[in-house]
Amino acid sequence: MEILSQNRCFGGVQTVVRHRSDVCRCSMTLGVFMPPQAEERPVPALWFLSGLTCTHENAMTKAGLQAHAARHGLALIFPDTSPRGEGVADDDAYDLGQGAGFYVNATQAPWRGHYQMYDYVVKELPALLESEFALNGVHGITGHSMGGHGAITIALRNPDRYRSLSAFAPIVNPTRSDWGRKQLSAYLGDDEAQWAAHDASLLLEEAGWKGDILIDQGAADQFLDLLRPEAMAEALARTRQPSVLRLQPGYDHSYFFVASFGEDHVRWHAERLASA
Ligand SMILES: N[C@@H](CCC(=O)N[C@@H](CS)C(=O)NCC(=O)O)C(=O)O
Repeated sequence: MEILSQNRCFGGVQTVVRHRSDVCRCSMTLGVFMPPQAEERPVPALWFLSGLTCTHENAMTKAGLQAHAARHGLALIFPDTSPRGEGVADDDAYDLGQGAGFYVNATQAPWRGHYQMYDYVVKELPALLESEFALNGVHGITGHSMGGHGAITIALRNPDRYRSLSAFAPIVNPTRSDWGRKQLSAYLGDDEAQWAAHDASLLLEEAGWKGDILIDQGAADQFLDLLRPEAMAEALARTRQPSVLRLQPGYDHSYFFVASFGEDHVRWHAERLASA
């Protein structure tokens, strides 16, 4: 693991590291923020999965989460959104290929050789980071847009691994959206039965979530028709899932929206992760 940069930040340290990923079979870059409390004891980790077109850097530099994480003693993990590199398959569209891994394990050519983002986030990266940073093995997960989709689907499928869950403007019904159908068909193939395990609304109806869920959604989000928050609202109501789903008036899809509600989300996770 190679340290690319290290900056003092709100009394903690923001590090960017590069490492060789065995599951994605390429070099991967990510951000890790360690709060000041980590100098005294291992701390819980909050994962932030980012959206389409993002690298590890967007949320790390634009969401302003470090100030809140430093106050609550949480580490922040900012993974990349896909494998990258010259030898890695890509597409001209911004919403497929590099920058758009959708947090699934691709089974189809030409993607399957590198696009294993589900295993990367759920298995490879936690093991690596727990051996390299002062983490206590307690994890919460959140994310924005495609990353909100990743956060909800990954948590619902791994309830023993994640203790707390939230999302910002998540893609919640990809099997019924152009932000989903195209990518799930490319990465997983045309058998739609394989897609359901990566659809937050369908998964919620099937598996539920052991705790409560916080979701913020801008009511003026330019991508509302693709995100389909109404599908999640229906699933939450039908399953009587403890949750807070807020439609925030006037807010769009940008990181200005994420930054505006970041404090609430970090507190939400801190309250649930501290009781470990
Ligand atoms: N570029 C796309 C939208 C991409 C987009 O909005 N990506 C969101 C996540 S889905 C994002 O976080 N972009 C990077 C940023 O704002 O820093 C378009 O114009 O249709």
